[in-house]
Amino acid sequence: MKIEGTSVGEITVEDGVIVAIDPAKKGALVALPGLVDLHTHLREPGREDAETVESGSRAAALGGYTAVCAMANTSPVADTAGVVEQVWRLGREAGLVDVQPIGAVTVGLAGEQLAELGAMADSAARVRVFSDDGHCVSDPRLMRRALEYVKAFDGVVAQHAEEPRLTSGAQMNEGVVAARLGLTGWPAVAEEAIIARDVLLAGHVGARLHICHVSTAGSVELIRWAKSKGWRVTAEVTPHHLLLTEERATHYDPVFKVNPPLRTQADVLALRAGLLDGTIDCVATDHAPHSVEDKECEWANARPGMLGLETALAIVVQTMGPLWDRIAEWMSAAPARIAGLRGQGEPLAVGSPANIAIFDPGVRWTVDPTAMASRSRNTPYAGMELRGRIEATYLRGEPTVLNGKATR
Ligand SMILES: NC(=O)N[C@@H](CC(=O)O)C(=O)O
Repeated sequence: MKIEGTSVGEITVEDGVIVAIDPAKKGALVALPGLVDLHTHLREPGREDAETVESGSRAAALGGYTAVCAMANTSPVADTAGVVEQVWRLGREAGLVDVQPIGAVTVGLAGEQLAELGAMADSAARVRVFSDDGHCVSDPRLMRRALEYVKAFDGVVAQHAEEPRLTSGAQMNEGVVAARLGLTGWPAVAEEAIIARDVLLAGHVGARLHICHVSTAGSVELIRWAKSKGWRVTAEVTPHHLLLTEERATHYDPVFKVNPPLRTQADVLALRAGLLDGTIDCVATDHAPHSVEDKECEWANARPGMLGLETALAIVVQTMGPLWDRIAEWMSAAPARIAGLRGQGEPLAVGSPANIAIFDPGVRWTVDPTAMASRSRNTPYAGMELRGRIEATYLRGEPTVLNGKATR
């Protein structure tokens, strides 16, 4: 099979592997290694009304992804070998992207007792990333034990950094906008206090720590400092935190309610700078589908979270510019490395698995929530015109998206 008209040239694929690239035949379509999402909520098992492994996989493929890491806050929680294997199997059956389950750090995400980390690591799902995302592992002793435990198999603890005692009842970023709207604030210090503590713990233990959805300028500074010490710390930023600010809450539209909350323009600029200088390693979507009942209600009762998979690349290009080599690092190579995924995140080169995203940078399209592959509708970009769209996605040479449409 040949993929024509791309920025690297004509790509020849045989048996799922790139066997030739002819740079004499270049075109206008941008070819990127298949994207890898380190932070996806697929909602299955438990909330199949909001998303399933299959619908989320299709949304991912349409966004140019060939692998996603599925967060553990399902029902039941992915805190045993049985549940992570179930999610892994569902991903294989859907066959649209590689679905790599993330295991919970604590039993039931309750923050009281370590889950069976070793059993999940040894299972067929081969779990390497552990996270209580949605909840912070707030007990420092438990966090230390988790870091010590995962070190044995080069795993990583992905922390949702939120000191719960500082965010009780929080609805949006703490600041002048929250004061004006009369909503309880979620202060930057609640994120930064946990990051400060956990980079120190990771340094002390010598284990790998990953910080989920970094959202404040202060967090970027702390991570920069931790990296300067040589500690094994990585971090992600979401597309929405690279673009949107707390001002979006002004009309009380709960589609903009998210955890951590949208922050200030100064934070947005610091996050972009942190990504550019390598302090933040990667972009992860935090794709968080929610049903209409859970989302289209008054602000205080709405669940936090927004869709991300189908719009991520266009938003990153819009906010960071067409830095294709950097984007391949932020959205494919780095997340694959952090998650320890095999056969993903490799450069487009002869001998690499043919995991390829083809992006047409010229197409203009308007985001229509009803036209998305996700079972949910909570995109913050509804009605917005975006530039650039995935034209095709290949998973080990098999097209999962062609002409901008899912093949299955
Ligand atoms: N990021 C979100 O706003 N929501 C996440 C979990 C969470 O981090 O609260 C979800 O699972 O919906």
